[in-house]
Amino acid sequence: MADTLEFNPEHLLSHKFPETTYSYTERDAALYALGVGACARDAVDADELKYVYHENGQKSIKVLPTFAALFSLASMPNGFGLPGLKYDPRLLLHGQQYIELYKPFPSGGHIQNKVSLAGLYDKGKAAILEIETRSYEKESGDLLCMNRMTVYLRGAGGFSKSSHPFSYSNYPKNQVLAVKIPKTPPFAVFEDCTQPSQACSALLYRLSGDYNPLHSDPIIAKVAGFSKPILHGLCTLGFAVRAIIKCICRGDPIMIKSITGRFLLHVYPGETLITEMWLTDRRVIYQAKVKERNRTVLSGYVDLSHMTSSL
Ligand SMILES: CCCCCCC[C@@H](O)CC(=O)SCCNC(=O)CCNC(=O)[C@H](O)C(C)(C)COP(=O)(O)OP(=O)(O)OC[C@H]1O[C@@H](n2cnc3c(N)ncnc32)[C@H](O)[C@@H]1OP(=O)(O)O
Repeated sequence: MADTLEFNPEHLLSHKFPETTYSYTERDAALYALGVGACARDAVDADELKYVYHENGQKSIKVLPTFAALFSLASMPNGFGLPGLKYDPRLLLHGQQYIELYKPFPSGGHIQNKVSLAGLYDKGKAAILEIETRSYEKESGDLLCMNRMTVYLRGAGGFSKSSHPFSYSNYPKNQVLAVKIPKTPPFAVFEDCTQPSQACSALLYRLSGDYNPLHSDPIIAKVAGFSKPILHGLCTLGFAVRAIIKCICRGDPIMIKSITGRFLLHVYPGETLITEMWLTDRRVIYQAKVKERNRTVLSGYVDLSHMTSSL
């Protein structure tokens, strides 16, 4: 019998993920919006009040498209306790997130998640694991969104049995392209001011369902190699996409069709994020930098369903 304590890619590949359910209300959607900085600069922001309040008599609040990412975490309620997978959870980092959106989210509802393994790679010093989650609205049965979450498991590589590094993926390589940042000046730049309360952003964001202690516990953060707790990758992604909705979509979240983001470097809560955007046809290439360290922490692109007439 194979040793289940060893990293065993074959066990992992044959694993059948159980379907999971997730329910949310307007309160969850509003809490999420606050966690990614909506209305933090201006409590009556004309583009963002709709994410937290029934503005102008609207029947329900609007849901940010990056809220979709919460379904991918919710679809793994027991974390990555998977057969054949051996790693130190304290060394896990979020590497990438890819989201396809098929329908605007209702302000509350019940979701059915179908989960599968999308990729597994041996990078020597690390293993890379990709989990795909398709999320359906329970009532209508409609597919709402697809998430592909890439996690970077430091120290878990070197499991390949042959001299060729193990590599498995179930999706076309050209679905997510490497990002080339244009040399031209950005079309738009958005800076999220540091405010005293922003230092708590990781503590606020975790209430949306990612309770990884890396974002709140100074001892765990040190074990993971950081001087203090770091921000959730999905929080940084939420800030960047919110900036794109504001600057390019004229505040209309429904224009976002898909989102790709690669986390290049950690962010400390309280740092200032500058999102730079380049518009090429219906694609927004973006990068987010931490102003205080002048380092790029996230890059990717967002595809739009259509353009606004004013652009
Ligand atoms: C249910 C549980 C759910 C849990 C999900 C989410 C939990 C969250 O709470 C966790 C978080 O939010 S962590 C915070 C967000 N993430 C980060 O801060 C990571 C930032 N990135 C890094 O530090 C480095 O890029 C780092 C460390 C990722 C990589 O840097 P290096 O080790 O220097 O890598 P490098 O030598 O350049 O490349 C090695 C191979 O890996 C590929 N790669 C690199 N960065 C990647 C990334 N970000 N995503 C995916 N793949 C990546 C490279 O392509 C390379 O492969 P190859 O040699 O084949 O090109």
